[in-house]
Amino acid sequence: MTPARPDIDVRPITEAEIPDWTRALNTGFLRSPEVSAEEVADRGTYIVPSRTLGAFDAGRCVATFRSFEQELTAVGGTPVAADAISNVTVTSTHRRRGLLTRMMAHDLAAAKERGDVVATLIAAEYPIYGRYGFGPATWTTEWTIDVPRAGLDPRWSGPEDGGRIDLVDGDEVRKLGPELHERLRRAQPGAIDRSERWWQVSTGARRLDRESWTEPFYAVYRAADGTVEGLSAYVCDGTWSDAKQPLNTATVKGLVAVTPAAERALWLHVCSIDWVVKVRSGRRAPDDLLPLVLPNPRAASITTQADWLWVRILDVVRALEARTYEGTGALVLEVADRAGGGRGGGAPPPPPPTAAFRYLVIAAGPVTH
Ligand SMILES: CC(=O)SCCNC(=O)CCNC(=O)[C@H](O)C(C)(C)COP(=O)(O)OP(=O)(O)OC[C@H]1O[C@@H](n2cnc3c(N)ncnc32)[C@H](O)[C@@H]1OP(=O)(O)O
Repeated sequence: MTPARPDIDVRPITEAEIPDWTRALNTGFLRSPEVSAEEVADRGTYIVPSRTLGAFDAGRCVATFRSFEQELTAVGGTPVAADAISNVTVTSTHRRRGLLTRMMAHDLAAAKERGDVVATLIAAEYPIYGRYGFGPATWTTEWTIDVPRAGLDPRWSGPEDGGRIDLVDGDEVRKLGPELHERLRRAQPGAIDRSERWWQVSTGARRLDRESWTEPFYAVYRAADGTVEGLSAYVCDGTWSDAKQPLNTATVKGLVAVTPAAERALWLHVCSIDWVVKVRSGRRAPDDLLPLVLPNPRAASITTQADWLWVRILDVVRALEARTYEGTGALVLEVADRAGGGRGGGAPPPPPPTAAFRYLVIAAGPVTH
């Protein structure tokens, strides 16, 4: 490793530095380094300069790091404040000189100061973040369904439970989706909140010229009493065989359901569309209902199984207090945190290299699942 260069400035950026920072970000993610005025204007609408770090070598941005406010649902359904980390890059000319380590230390110290309970991120590569106290907290699975083998009734025409499925447009999704996701994520440990911007980007209402976009089909499930309980988005690829057989793959871009009935109906819907012979599920939780709603679950084979959200506890006491427990009892945990970041209550960090400290956790909560 090249020795760290203290003359490289690591600090929050100013608004005027957004174009240079964006160029460095695109470079680090191996996208065209060209930055359009449109992209700069778009970033200006959501990045918070004080939480957007850059490393500057002779005035040029060579590393990027950004964090934003997030809520993460703990086991039992209590949301905790999270420091969501994103846009982490170090330009290839400046790698392995400790720039990521400096930016991470800066951001985690600020998060702790603010009182965030955890920090979260989605790791580009598995080996990067363990050293900073992160670990994989949720996992993701993607299935590919061989539809002709799924055993589905070719006469199926919709839910048998009195509910109904309607196709809607992006405007309708932006109206119905946020409330639906709120209901889901408040009941789902490991789920995070979604911003208004998230809904705009994922429904194509906000997109950059350089990004390609195919408008998906959107399906909404309503229960018999009219309550919206589920929503899916999928695209189809239009493939036909040379022998004039329809061979479409439907790729599910998202499926949010707050009841098993909605979840089942939306999967059966996408698997029952004429011409579709393969369905890619998109990223689901490993314990998703999907394979079991098929008469032949073996028709759904796992194509991706990987870590997803990584979490770094910043305040052990509040993180443990936020969750509920199966029963009442006492549990003593010994926590060793080289950075001292996991210790709650604003106490000074323990001396390096490792200092263990003990927490007595008294659990007295209702059984929640
Ligand atoms: C949440 C997100 O945004 S995920 C996206 C992460 N970004 C990318 O993957 C883009 C491409 N990669 C990069 O930009 C850079 O290589 C980074 C950001 C991953 C690392 O930045 P660097 O400044 O080189 O890291 P830094 O010098 O601080 O490294 C600290 C330690 O981590 C190790 N490390 C850094 N990156 C990696 C890696 N990809 N794989 C394994 N070890 C790594 C270093 O070897 C070093 O180890 P040491 O302390 O034992 O000597």
